[in-house]
Amino acid sequence: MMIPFYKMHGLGNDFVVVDERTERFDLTPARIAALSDRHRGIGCDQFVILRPACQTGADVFVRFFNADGSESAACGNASRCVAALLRQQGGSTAPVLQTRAGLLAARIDAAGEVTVDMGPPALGWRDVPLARDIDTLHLPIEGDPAAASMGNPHVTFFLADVPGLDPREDGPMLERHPLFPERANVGFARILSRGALRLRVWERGSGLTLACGSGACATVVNAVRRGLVDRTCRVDMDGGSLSITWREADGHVLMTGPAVTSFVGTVDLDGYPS
Ligand SMILES: N[C@@H](CCC[C@H](N)C(=O)O)C(=O)O
Repeated sequence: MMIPFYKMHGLGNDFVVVDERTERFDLTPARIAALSDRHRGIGCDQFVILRPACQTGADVFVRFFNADGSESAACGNASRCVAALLRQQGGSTAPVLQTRAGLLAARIDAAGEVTVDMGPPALGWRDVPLARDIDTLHLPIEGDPAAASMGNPHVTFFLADVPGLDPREDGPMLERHPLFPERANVGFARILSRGALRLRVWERGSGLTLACGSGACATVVNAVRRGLVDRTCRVDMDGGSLSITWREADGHVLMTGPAVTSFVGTVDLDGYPS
């Protein structure tokens, strides 16, 4: 069966987007993993499925899957891409996305930059989640990282505390550290100034990516909690920069950056295991 897809990216964090709003396809986790494979499939960091919204006020229901086929409730860069896609299809400049992490309001400006209200971070140990009752600002792991949830679990290492850490080398083990029962996205951050930081993220289920939107949000939240940066902070990643604001008034985190369609295509699902 041939199905259409969009190939999109936010700062090089790339997605296959399949629209199931009018027709359902047989997209099992195994098939999603095979399609996400960069050598034998289309290739992407995350696989995104659009479904009809079932919550009042939402324009679309969005599901996010990692390249290994596991599902995540949140993906910041893909949320910007879906908002931009809806706009390209004739939708409004202020779409609302229903996700497993809640409703996300987006706004697209005249230049095509997309801001998504990622909601408030969750900072309790059960929210991340952690395996036991621990202060999320100081985890008992070498390097003294902090944890936060943006709908998905993030842990942040500040490299000034632990200069030798390397995303590719240490990311896989830290993603699966026993403190994280649902695994974790692992951020490696270097503070540049009160208004800027450098970040690389080893993503749960996808490995090292060029950018991670929810990771940028979680890192700014953790850096603000540690008193290291201001509430509005630029986050420089390998694929480019996002502007993040942790709004004081309501505690919501706003993420602003680009969203790009690379190409559209079709793929024969029968060539992939179900
Ligand atoms: N690339 C993402 C995050 C995708 C999900 C993550 N790997 C997880 O499993 O939680 C982003 O831009 O936020």
